[in-house]
Amino acid sequence: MNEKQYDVVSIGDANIDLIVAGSDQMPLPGQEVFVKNMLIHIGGGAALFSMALAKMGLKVAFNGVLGSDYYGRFILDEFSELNIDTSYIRQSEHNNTGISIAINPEQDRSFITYMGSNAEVRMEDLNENSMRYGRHVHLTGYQGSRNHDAYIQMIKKIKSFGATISFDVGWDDSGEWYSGIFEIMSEVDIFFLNELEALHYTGCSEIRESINKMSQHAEHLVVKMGSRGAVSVQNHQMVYRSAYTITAVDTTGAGDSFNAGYMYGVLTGHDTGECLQYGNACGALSVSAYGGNTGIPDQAGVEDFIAKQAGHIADDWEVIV
Ligand SMILES: OC[C@H]1O[C@H](O)[C@H](O)[C@@H]1O
Repeated sequence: MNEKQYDVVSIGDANIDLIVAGSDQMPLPGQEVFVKNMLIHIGGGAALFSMALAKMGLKVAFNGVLGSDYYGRFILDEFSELNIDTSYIRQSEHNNTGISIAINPEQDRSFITYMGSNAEVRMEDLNENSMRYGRHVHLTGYQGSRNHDAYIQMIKKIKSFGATISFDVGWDDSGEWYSGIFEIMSEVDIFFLNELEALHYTGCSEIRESINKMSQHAEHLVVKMGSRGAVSVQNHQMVYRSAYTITAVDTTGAGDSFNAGYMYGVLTGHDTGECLQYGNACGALSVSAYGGNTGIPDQAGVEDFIAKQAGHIADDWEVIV
């Protein structure tokens, strides 16, 4: 067997997103509100990351836990359609497949989430073979002090297998904003987070100050700023690219799609500015349609989008920030 048979192994959450379109109010007790539409799509940061990279032609394996139910089978089928290797996915005997209800997706969506089988994704229990056979591993699902040690152990193990690691820290629903994150930053190859997460973790009120603080620890840091673009800092060299202008239909999964685009650039040997463009393109395409992955085309489609937008991006964030 070829030792490195996957370009990317993605570890973490896969669930169903119930997208509630045209919902501008929540019902009070005893009331009913009517909405424009409700749509079911695959969601979860690690799942959306995997699907975007698979569409762009990379060989992807997913490692996570699904329920032994209809939604679990639906996700397995959709992954297989995209040639994502599902053989490392465990089926839970205890929990149903997770579901997130995305409300107000046209703006900065809110989620009501049942974690379901995603709660069983524990670094200690993962099948290590996926990581052994991956050129690159993407990690999600960090929960601060609750699983920090397990992540550090897993990061060391993945490195010993000779794979590079990217890490998206995600929102901390506990409000802990654990300082151990700086250790993670210094251990992984590429560290992703969004602007608000950066401000929380660093305790800064201004994003440049926050980036400077994190750059003391991270070798390769990427900060996503939504419609204001993204910044990458590698060995203290900062590169900025503005976002592409697009009508936002559903913002669910924009950050995960950005990660996929950026990693596509890294893994196919592009420079930092181009990686940011791939990231911003996948983020923009993701928000252009309902569902976190629906708007992402194949690699040629992403290239075409970038080519058509040439001349409409800025590389100087003084203009923006
Ligand atoms: O990161 C985006 C994902 O977070 C939420 O958990 C939803 O499932 C959504 O797909």
